[in-house]
Amino acid sequence: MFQYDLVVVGSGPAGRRGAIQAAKLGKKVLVVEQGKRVGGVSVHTGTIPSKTLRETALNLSGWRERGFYGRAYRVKDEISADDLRRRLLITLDHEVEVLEHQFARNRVQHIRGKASFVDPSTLEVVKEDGEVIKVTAASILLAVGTKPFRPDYMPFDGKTVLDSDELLELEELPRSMVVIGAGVIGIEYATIFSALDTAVTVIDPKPTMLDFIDKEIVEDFTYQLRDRNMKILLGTKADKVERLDNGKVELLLDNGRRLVTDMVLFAAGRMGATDTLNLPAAGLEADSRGRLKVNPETFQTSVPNIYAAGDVVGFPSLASTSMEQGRIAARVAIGAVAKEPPKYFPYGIYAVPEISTCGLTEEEMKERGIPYECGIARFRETSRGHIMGLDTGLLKLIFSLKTRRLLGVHIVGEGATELVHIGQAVLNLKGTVEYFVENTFNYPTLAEAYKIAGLDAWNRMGDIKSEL
Ligand SMILES: Cc1cc2nc3c(=O)[nH]c(=O)nc-3n(C[C@H](O)[C@H](O)[C@H](O)COP(=O)(O)OP(=O)(O)OC[C@H]3O[C@@H](n4cnc5c(N)ncnc54)[C@H](O)[C@@H]3O)c2cc1C
Ligand SMILES: NC(=O)c1ccc[n+]([C@@H]2O[C@H](COP(=O)([O-])OP(=O)(O)OC[C@H]3O[C@@H](n4cnc5c(N)ncnc54)[C@H](O)[C@@H]3O)[C@@H](O)[C@H]2O)c1
Repeated sequence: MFQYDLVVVGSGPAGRRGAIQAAKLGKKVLVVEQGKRVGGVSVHTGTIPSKTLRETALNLSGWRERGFYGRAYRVKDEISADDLRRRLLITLDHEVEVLEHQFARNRVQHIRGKASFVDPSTLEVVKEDGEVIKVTAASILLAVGTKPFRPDYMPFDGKTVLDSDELLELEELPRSMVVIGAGVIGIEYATIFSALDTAVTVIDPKPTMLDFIDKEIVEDFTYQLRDRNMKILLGTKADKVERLDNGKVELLLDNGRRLVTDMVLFAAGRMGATDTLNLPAAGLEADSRGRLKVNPETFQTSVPNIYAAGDVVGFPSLASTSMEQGRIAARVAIGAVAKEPPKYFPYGIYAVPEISTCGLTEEEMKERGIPYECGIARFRETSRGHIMGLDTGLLKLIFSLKTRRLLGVHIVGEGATELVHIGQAVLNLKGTVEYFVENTFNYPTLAEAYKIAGLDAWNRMGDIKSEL
């Protein structure tokens, strides 16, 4: 006899959505979470903290006003680590409260403890006080997420050499910082600290960065970073990282360069948090990065009653997509109908400036041999951009020449992560260039850039409407 219809391991975006979905359909659901509070990486060390830090940094530094008042403009002259932390704690408290309320309203039970398999339907949960309980479930959803990749050769000390979790406990803002890894985490934090006047150097062994983003957008972005003196060293790696007696850290690069810095942030990827789950007892195995393989439509693992969703199943590893995966997995697990989400979802990089994108890049259009036209708008061409003092920001739309449909939207600049949803809607609803040409947009807004970019492409495409 099963105690629960569904047991969810992990209370991050995937676990939370999955648990609530099953409970809404009348199922008896338990969430097991090993962390002090519910919410997962997303609430405690990932999405929400980094975005709160970003918002605080931009507000206190006066970043958004510098277009008007010059690069020397500051709202607060001395910004401390404490200034950044204060807002963080308030935001996190609110997030946890909302989540706990959602669980309570929907009768989702949750316990604090570390779960591991006894057999495919039974989990052992070790609670904080050492008590061990066993729970059985008809289905189990693994939403255990990831943890930072911490190789042995990095001399982590939590103060001068740290990972992205430890960064949130900073006692002092560094004057200089080297970020190892030009992935999304590395680039977001590098640009946030640069906005706080830390001298930032980013290094990555790959010769290019953010390869899944349209190249023209990455070029514009990189230009803006270099223009404000950030150093981006691609195609190079640190052969040696050592703490010096004077409290600084020395890095010897494979190209012969030597960097000395106050702090090193190691952000070279993450590992699936599956090492303590005792997977063999369930008949499961993780890959070398701790990730689980699932059916991409049902999120079912190779063991029929066990599902996995969120970062533990790999790309795209976003809070947004994890939520949908968790919801779909829970529906399939309890025998409800589950529809696959649309193929194109937005990707937001909350760097300074923001990048957001949905659909195909220009490089992908070429690879697929689809004849296309691009429309470009610069935010400084919009009246709203003038009012806001923006001298940067770019929106790029890509249309099929044959069907005239919007196939890609790519934005770098203020508000990109919000603006992208207009393009996402047109794209997923199969809209054409005519949508932007014929519709009226609020004025003055940054969204007007869609009109400008649409017209830019349309002028070259001609006004012959497609048969579709
Ligand atoms: C610095 C950073 C910034 C990010 N920014 C963004 C962003 O801006 N936008 C975005 O969409 N995504 C962002 N992400 C990614 C996002 O945080 C993840 O995609 C999301 O948290 C994944 O959700 P999840 O449900 O898979 O797992 P997680 O949020 O990782 O939660 C997993 C939970 O499972 C628990 N757990 C693990 N093992 C066990 C066990 N054995 N027993 C009990 N509990 C267990 C963990 O304690 C954890 O609480 C960011 C990530 C990081 C690190
Ligand atoms: N805004 C967002 O949506 C957001 C923000 C942060 C993180 N995330 C998610 O979190 C996940 C993890 O992000 P990430 O940036 O840690 O990983 P990543 O895999 O995106 O990037 C890691 C980078 O580190 C480099 N690297 C790998 N091994 C290295 C080594 N040994 N030494 C030096 N450099 C090395 C890689 O070349 C790569 O550029 C991503 O999949 C991302 O989707 C999303």
